[in-house]
Amino acid sequence: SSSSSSEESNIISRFQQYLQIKTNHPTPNYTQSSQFLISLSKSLSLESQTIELVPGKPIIILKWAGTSPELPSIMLYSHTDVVPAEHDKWVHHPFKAHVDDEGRIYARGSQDMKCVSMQYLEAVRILKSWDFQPKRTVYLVFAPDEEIGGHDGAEKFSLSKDFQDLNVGIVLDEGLASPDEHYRAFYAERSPWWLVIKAVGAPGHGSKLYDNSAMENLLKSIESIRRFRASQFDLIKAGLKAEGDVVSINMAFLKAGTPSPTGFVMNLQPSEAEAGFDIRVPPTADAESLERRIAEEWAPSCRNMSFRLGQFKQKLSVLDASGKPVITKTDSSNPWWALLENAVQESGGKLGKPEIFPASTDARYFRRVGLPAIGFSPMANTPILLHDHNEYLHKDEYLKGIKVYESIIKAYASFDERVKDGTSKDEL
Ligand code: MET
Ligand SMILES: [Zn+2]
Ligand SMILES: [Zn+2]
Repeated sequence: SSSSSSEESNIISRFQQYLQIKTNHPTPNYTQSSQFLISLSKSLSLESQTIELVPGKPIIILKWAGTSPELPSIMLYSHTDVVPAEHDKWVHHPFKAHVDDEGRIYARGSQDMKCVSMQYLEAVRILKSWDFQPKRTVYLVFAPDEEIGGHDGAEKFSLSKDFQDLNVGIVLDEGLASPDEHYRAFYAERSPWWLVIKAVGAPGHGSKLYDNSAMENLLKSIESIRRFRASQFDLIKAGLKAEGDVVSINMAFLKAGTPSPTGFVMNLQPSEAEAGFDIRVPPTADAESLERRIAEEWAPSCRNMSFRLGQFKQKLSVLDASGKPVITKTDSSNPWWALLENAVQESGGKLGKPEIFPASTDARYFRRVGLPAIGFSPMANTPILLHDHNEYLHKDEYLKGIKVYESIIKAYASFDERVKDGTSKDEL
């Protein structure tokens, strides 16, 4: 009908407006995103609260009060920041949110993860229009800085009194697009280790062959790292392991050479050389043996090398107090998993097998404090384009995702383990 198609265009236009806010690093405009989110919350009559655990880094908490507020609440979580985009390499400007003739919405954040933030809000809008009453309180939380490690966002929040006060029982956070028809859901994730290795060595004439130059020392490590990378990649190529089950390592930068006005001095072998790597470590991996490998093979002091694990804390952030990796159960001990599966199915969607998220999300901070957290972004039949050029989401997939969240929020907010077959335990 024409009224539903005009509602559809309102929904898409709200998504576009959010995508057009430049919350990209290194200077995310959190003032504007906060204003936008709060204005939407007013239109939905949700209570809103803004907290700044770090000045200039707002966390927005929207509350839809439940009729049984004593029950642990549902937290629909998302991050507000996005990674930068190289404007000139995109077919459509990354902050215009252009919808092409096919219905694809192009924008940085269209998959990661402004879609999810807006889908939560749209689902709440629809449930409210049906007069649905949540039993559990539903919180929508929008936090900054995920893309730079989450330290001033989710990490501080997860440890705050403000968070404790929400009495959260289950966290939903981001997942990944799926190229096939099955949505994907994640119960754990790899841990990011950001490694910088540095070599030093005697400088010398560019024509001279000698041992122990900084470049030679660094290259030996790079060769060893590449062999390790290939061994891990081979496991995936052979179909023996999933992406989330191997250690990935990719070079992020190379820094060496003696600058000159025209580039670099060519006939001087530099005395220092550095390389940086993004490593992702699955919860099942032997972290100690990887650390040994770094110290002994990739940055051995006998080869004049040293290393820094820049985000060393990250390594610990996925371990619980007893040193075990934190994962969310997918068996019957965690009712939220089955509820999600059923809810997705009821909305007409299909869900694949539980997976380990290959990159990292803020969910790890909530798992660390003992909460179940599920990574889920309802995008089926969609190429995985997060952090890539020409990130897009088709408007029909976006709209379908709203239906999926309607179903999930309804199921989650109604869930009460005290009630079986309509009879509460108190009455038994
Ligand atoms: C390393 S913190 C997480 C940032 C981003 N989500 C990533 O996986 O790279
Ligand atoms: Zn991201
Ligand atoms: Zn993300």
